[in-house]
Amino acid sequence: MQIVILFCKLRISFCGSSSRRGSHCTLLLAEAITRTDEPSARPSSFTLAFGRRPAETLIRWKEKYGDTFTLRMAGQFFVVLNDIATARKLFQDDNVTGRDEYSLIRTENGPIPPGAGLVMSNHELWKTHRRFALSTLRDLGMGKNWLEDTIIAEVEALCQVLRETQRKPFNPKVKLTNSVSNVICALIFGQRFELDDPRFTRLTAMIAEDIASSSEEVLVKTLPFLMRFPNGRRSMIIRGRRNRESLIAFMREMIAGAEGSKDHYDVQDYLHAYQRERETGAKMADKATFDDIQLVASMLDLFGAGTETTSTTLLWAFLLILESPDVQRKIQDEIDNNVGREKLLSNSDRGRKVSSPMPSNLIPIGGRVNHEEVTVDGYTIPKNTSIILNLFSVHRDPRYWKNPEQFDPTRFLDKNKKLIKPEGFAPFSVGKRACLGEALAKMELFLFAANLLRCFTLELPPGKTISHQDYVSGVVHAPFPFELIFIPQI
Ligand code: HEM
Repeated sequence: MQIVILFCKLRISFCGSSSRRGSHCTLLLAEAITRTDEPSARPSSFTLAFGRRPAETLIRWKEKYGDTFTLRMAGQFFVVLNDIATARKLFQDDNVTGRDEYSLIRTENGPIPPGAGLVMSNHELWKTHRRFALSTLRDLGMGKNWLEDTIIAEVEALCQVLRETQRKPFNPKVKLTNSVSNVICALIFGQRFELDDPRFTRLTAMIAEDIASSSEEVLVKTLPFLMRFPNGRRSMIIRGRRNRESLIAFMREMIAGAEGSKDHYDVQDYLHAYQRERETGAKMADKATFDDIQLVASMLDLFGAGTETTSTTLLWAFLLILESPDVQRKIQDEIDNNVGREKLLSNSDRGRKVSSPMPSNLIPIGGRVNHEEVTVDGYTIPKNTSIILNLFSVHRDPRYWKNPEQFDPTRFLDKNKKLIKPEGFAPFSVGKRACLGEALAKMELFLFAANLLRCFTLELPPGKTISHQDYVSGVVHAPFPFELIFIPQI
């Protein structure tokens, strides 16, 4: 078997095949060849070409091939973007809002079709349901007290659990994830779960496993024989599919519960808003697409995207604070000087009085497909090309960041200590398909991080060290498991 990676640095024409090469095209060829007579050199995973940390590999290639290059992997071409300025221009184009079939986690013969839901849908289905989700989430929560109250109630429940750890080393991941997940559960189907509820804990853990197994699903599309004999990857995929079934069953239970109540017109959550829309078509023109499958898939997407992302970002914040105790002191001083410890910090304290640290490299790589040929910065990208935005590279780009490796929240403040948004900052990606939950996530991140640091000082257990270099790279970058001590301050 031979897998070839092909890089083309090009002007004017995209080197999709040799017959289309233009005279302006400089071709650089790098081959990752796996020889059948060298078993150890065979691809052990889809990440063969990328290594264990694809985003880091892409940075190395950027240094060699420039900001924009193409690569061919397993017969498919990808355009890789490393400069956020190019991505901002390109991703604003209506024709660059597609998702790549190749990277779909859901399999053709699974219970949910690959292109259903919010994250992986395309064309009109995506447009309608993204608009519906955005406007429903806005109606439900943004700027409304109940959402802030819901988040603060979760923070308080979490603080109680952390107090009960009695200064003993504790890994907060599970409780933090459940707490954050309760916020999106309140928005989607109006329910919360106890932080130690075993079934809920299993379900939120499944989201992480689901995300982790997604690259394996992509791998078996390329190498289907991997499913024909027992091996680690096959087990992971089988477990991932079983988890997906359980998550779907959970969503169906929530839907059935709501149907029992038959009060679509009174209840304020995404599920009931969807059922109302399905009956009335009041918001969207094509209510025919508001079917059961699309509902389950959208709820799954919101549940997954709203849980793992925000909770892992908070874990990164803990880790970085443990690495830089001076940053923790500064944040706590800011709280003391502007709000005091007695009062819970609310959304109105955000930015104005207290800034929160914002780790930026959660989702390292974003993907789009262009539905039509497009041109950007002199590059023409043929229709239906997979376009990868390397956000990891953007957030380390020396053109935008001084000492990018250093955790320094003050880089988000101007001379007058007002919050600024640096040009190279795009953790939620950019353009028409950027994160749908950005406003919610920012509100959650502030309320969780600021109130936790109001209540506790974070310390490493004696003799332990920690490093932001220790992380698992998948769809999401997640730090290795770690314990810390929560020292109550109030
Ligand atoms: C720190 C937290 C979060 C980060 C860093 C984050 C980041 C991202 C990124 C990078 C994308 C890909 C955008 C693209 O393709 O260009 C995305 C998509 C998405 N996010 Fe988030 N996200 C976060 C929280 C949330 C939350 C709380 C929700 C729940 C409402 C959410 C819902 C979504 C959805 C539905 C999409 C797909 C949008 C589409 O395809 O149109 N995210 N997010």
